[in-house]
Amino acid sequence: MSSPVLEVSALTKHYGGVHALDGVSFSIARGELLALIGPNGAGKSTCFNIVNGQIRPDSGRVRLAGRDITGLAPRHIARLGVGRTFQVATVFASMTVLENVQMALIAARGQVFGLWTAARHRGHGDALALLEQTGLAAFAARPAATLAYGDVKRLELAMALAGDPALLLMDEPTAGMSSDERQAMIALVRQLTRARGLAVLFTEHAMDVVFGHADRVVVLARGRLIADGSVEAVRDDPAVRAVYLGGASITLSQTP
Ligand SMILES: Nc1ncnc2c1ncn2[C@@H]1O[C@H](COP(=O)(O)OP(=O)(O)OP(=O)(O)O)[C@@H](O)[C@H]1O
Repeated sequence: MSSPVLEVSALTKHYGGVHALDGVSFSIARGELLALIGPNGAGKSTCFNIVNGQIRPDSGRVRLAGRDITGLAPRHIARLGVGRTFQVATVFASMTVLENVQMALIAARGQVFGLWTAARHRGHGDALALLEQTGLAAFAARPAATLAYGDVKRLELAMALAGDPALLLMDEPTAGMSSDERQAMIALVRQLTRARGLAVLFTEHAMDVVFGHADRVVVLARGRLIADGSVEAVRDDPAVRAVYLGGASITLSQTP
């Protein structure tokens, strides 16, 4: 296994008496798709927000490719190679699909232009390549507003990749999708993870997505890490069943 892209160690964050995170440690390697799961309030968002700099931990460290990035500003962390997609996709509805990716490339490269007309020829080839990789090339000239929901999420992924991140944080990448869309989206993410040598950390409530596609699963409950292992190991872990599922006999199946 190569050296970790992301390493979080002993992360702790309290809000008054609430232990949002309590000594959480895990790491992600290049080319690895890691699911971060847990019941509501387990600490998943807090963990994401600490990694990308929106929240400072009370204690613990975050390292990106060995470099300590704990407490750096989100912009700085983004520049160092941490991308993020959100549960609610954020694209410019009135721009074309291609223009959205061009804008993301321009923003990622820190280029500033007074006029969009000057910018619109920039990054054309790179933007098209990203659309090819995310299966959106045929929609390049369409306004983003006309895309189906699943394609908007692909566009958001293409825009996140414009920053050429080493680590991509994905907040419920398949939220709001049909079962088929979910499978197609996570299969795409998995393929890009491998092809680009990305490290991807994603939160997800859809268990078919997690157990069908993740390389590894980290489980939080009430701020504590209760399991970190393969899909099979986590699915069969009594602590996961007891705490994460509240003891209910739910089938953590690999298929929807
Ligand atoms: N700004 C805050 N102030 C007070 N408490 C907070 C704050 N942010 C989070 N918490 C608490 O910390 C705990 C962890 O919250 P967090 O949002 O990280 O969980 P989560 O696993 O992302 O939950 P969900 O799946 O519902 O999004 C919860 O008990 C939450 O109420």
